[in-house]
Amino acid sequence: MSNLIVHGGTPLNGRIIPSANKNAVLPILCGTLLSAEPIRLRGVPEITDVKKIVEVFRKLGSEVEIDFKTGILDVHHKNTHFDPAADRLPEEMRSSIMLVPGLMARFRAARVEDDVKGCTLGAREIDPHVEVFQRFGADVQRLPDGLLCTVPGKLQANDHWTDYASVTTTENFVLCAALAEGTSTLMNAASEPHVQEFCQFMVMLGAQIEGLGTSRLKITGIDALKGGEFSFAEDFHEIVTFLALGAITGGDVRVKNSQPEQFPLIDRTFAKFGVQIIHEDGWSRSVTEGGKLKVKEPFTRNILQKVEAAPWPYLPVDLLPIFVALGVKAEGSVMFWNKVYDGAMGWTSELSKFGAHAFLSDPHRMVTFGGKPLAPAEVESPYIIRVAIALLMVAASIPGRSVIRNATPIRRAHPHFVENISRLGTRIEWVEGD
Ligand SMILES: CC(=O)N[C@H]1[C@@H](OP(=O)(O)OP(=O)(O)OC[C@H]2O[C@@H](n3ccc(=O)[nH]c3=O)[C@H](O)[C@@H]2O)O[C@H](CO)[C@@H](O)[C@@H]1O
Ligand SMILES: C=C(OP(=O)(O)O)C(=O)O
Repeated sequence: MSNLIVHGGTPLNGRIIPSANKNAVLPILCGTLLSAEPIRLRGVPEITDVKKIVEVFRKLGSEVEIDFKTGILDVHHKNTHFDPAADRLPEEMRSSIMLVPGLMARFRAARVEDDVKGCTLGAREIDPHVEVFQRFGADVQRLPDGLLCTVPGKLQANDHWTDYASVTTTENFVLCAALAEGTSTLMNAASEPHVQEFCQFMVMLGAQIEGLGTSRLKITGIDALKGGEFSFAEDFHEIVTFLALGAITGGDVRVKNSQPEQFPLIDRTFAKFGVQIIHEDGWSRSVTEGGKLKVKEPFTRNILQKVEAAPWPYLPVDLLPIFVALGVKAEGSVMFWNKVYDGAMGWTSELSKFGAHAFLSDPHRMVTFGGKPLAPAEVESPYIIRVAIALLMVAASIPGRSVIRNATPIRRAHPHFVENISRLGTRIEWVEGD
């Protein structure tokens, strides 16, 4: 277990070039398996989830060269092999399940391990994925420790309408449809920026996708995908995180941001805490109105200020903990509503160790009563990337030494995170603990 020691209370100042979005990089890496041609990816971040997928590709005989200094990854799935009786896919990461379409298309068989849940955010079902595989013609059987998917021949196109807009289910549908026989349509498709980036990559490989960025995707299967080059965009999670770190510590952090058009709702959410986001010349920065975080009072009498997270174009649910951290610090009360997960809010007890007042109303809702005096503390993060970051944010805002135990999940998504925060002025270090 890796812990973070944070000496807080120093305003963060400086510039950050964000890395690529883990949730775009991973489906794209999985997508490379559908092509037998050389592919070059630029801007690949040094994160543990990427290393796990690269390791599995090498075990399966694919050629992979990766240089994390330049961010260039070359992959060629030419002499790739797969044996469902012996080969295993990576566990403890959700994206593992997106290797299934490539394996089914190439080897007519794939396995899914039982633990592909990723962050412990509550129920993370695999049924929508299984349903997609079945609709494309797969036979799915339960094994003692996972699932076995087999297909008799080419995947068969189909029309499907999912229960809800699921990010990885949408990506799995596109992966299956790209080489399927015929034209497939998905209704209630997810459209997050990372889903769009993944679709753009698939189009670069030659996939025929209509409706990119909408809730209706139409994909016409082709015989084979090409190779090519793809450069990753900046991660909006990381942009928001550094803007919020600037705001919570009373500093001035400027973050490179080539896609401010994705930000209007994110900007409005910052404004609820008295933080104005300025996008200028490809950079974004946060300015705190009156120099102090303060919750904006609604015009409607006797209601709480509120932040709701749901599938895009709502505020992305992975950003909610970052705003909870601002809620703890800002004077006033805010209700946070996680409309996606039923187990992502149970860390109020850790916040209270800092002296924060946060109340868990039910599995989906939390209220922060912010602006209370805070003191450094030793807290424990659940296995949730963005909660470890939120706890770190609170710690960075409080003068003194705090410890975030079990902060390891941060390494799943954010390369050189601690080095970046150090460069901005906060003393912070990793310590291996038990
Ligand atoms: C690798 C990757 O890309 N992971 C992201 C992806 O996970 P992932 O694709 O697993 O998330 P889903 O969109 O499938 O949602 C996860 C769970 O939330 C519940 N659910 C979701 C939406 C809904 O309208 N109703 C509902 O009940 C379901 O139990 C579902 O299993 O999208 C999530 C939601 O943006 C993010 O938190 C994850 O970081
Ligand atoms: C929840 C996340 O990832 P995963 O779905 O891989 O657990 C995340 O990126 O915040």
